[in-house]
Amino acid sequence: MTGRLAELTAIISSQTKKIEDYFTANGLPELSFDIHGPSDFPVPSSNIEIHDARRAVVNATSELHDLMVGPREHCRWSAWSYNDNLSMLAVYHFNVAKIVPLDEEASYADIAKAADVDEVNIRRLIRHAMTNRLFREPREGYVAHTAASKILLEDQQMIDWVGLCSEEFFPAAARTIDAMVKYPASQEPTQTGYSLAHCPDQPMFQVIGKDPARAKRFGGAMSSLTGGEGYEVKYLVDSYPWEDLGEATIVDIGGSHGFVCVALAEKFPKLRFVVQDLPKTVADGPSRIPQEFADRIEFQAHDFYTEQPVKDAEIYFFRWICHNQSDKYGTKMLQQLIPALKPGAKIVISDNCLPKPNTADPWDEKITRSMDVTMLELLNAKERDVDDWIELFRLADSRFKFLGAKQPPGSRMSIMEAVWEP
Ligand SMILES: C[S@@+](CC[C@H](N)C(=O)[O-])C[C@H]1O[C@@H](n2cnc3c(N)ncnc32)[C@H](O)[C@@H]1O
Repeated sequence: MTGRLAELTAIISSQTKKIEDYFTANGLPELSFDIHGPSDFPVPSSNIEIHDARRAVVNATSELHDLMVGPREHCRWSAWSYNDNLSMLAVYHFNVAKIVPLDEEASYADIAKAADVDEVNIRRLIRHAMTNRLFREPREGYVAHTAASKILLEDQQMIDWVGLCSEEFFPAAARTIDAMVKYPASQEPTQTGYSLAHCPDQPMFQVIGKDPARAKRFGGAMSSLTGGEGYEVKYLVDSYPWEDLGEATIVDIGGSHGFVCVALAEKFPKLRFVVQDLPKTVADGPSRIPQEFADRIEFQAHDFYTEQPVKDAEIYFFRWICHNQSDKYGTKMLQQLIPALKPGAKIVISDNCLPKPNTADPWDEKITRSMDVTMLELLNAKERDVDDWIELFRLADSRFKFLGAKQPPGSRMSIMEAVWEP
């Protein structure tokens, strides 16, 4: 064998061996989709060598797969990927993971009866889901869990993520081209695929915020993503010089229930925090944080499109806020800080920083580009590369000096920083 196939198989063989040796030496369980197998890759992310090997195998097997399928068939079957969303939506909607007992089997007839749905069609959809390793059919007519479907039974935040993506985002994606044609180059969150699919002329956050069940599901889904690989808060805690701030105030704008501030408060006892969010969100905040931090973490209702009420803080912090904003609204949001800023105040942003084409790890690139088009579908917002971040601050005010973007090793998010230099 020569050329690229030889290179890929050599990578797969050597890196898989490295992983297997590590597993053997450390008594780790074999990787498997069996319900008793590990739900996550069982090596801490701090083990860079093994995680690099894992990435190499994921990327090489994916490329080898596509090469073997070939360009024409790749196009044909990629165009059918929406069926993956449909069968996942069926599993979510009809609660199939809860109907199938964890250690037993359920017949299609039992599932149909419990879900109050036609047996033939639910069987077709579950058998499709099985092609994505959700459930298996140990004998004809009976369904059992896999390690993946078990997660949809046990992990409520992942259930929320699947529900949000399947019921809210999937229809939004299907209407995005209609929105682009109807509202060319729109920066309005009311002119999106999401709005066309769910709520003409209303923005997503307003629609979800009005419905407590949808708001709860959105919160759970965001917690799931935040705890997901590469998004852990520890990268932010460990990769910014918080210690050097001494006694400082951090304003966490759109800070939800304050979990980032809790993580910072645990490690940096001199820091104080104000968590700002919409009234309904901050109302729950104080009851959600450990009481030992109640005197250092304050909650405040504040709409970030209005003037910032906390003056002279050292840091104004945004996590996963700017990517929800088009440039029009992102600049408006930054300009609302200006009356509160003292010289030298920092704006710290924890968000994605899009890689330049062909520079990122392919696995990460797929996720980050998917996040970018999701922002288009939902809000006419966007992920930004480093030049876009510079431009956002420039559009907001020339007195913001952009200091740079850095992506901590292992993190899928970056830290962007600017300083106010009037
Ligand atoms: C994607 S979440 C990010 C939450 C948190 N910063 C994190 O890292 O997970 C966006 C947050 O912005 C809040 N939000 C949306 N519009 C807002 C507004 N106009 N003013 C203040 N907060 C807002 C939402 O309630 C939500 O908590």
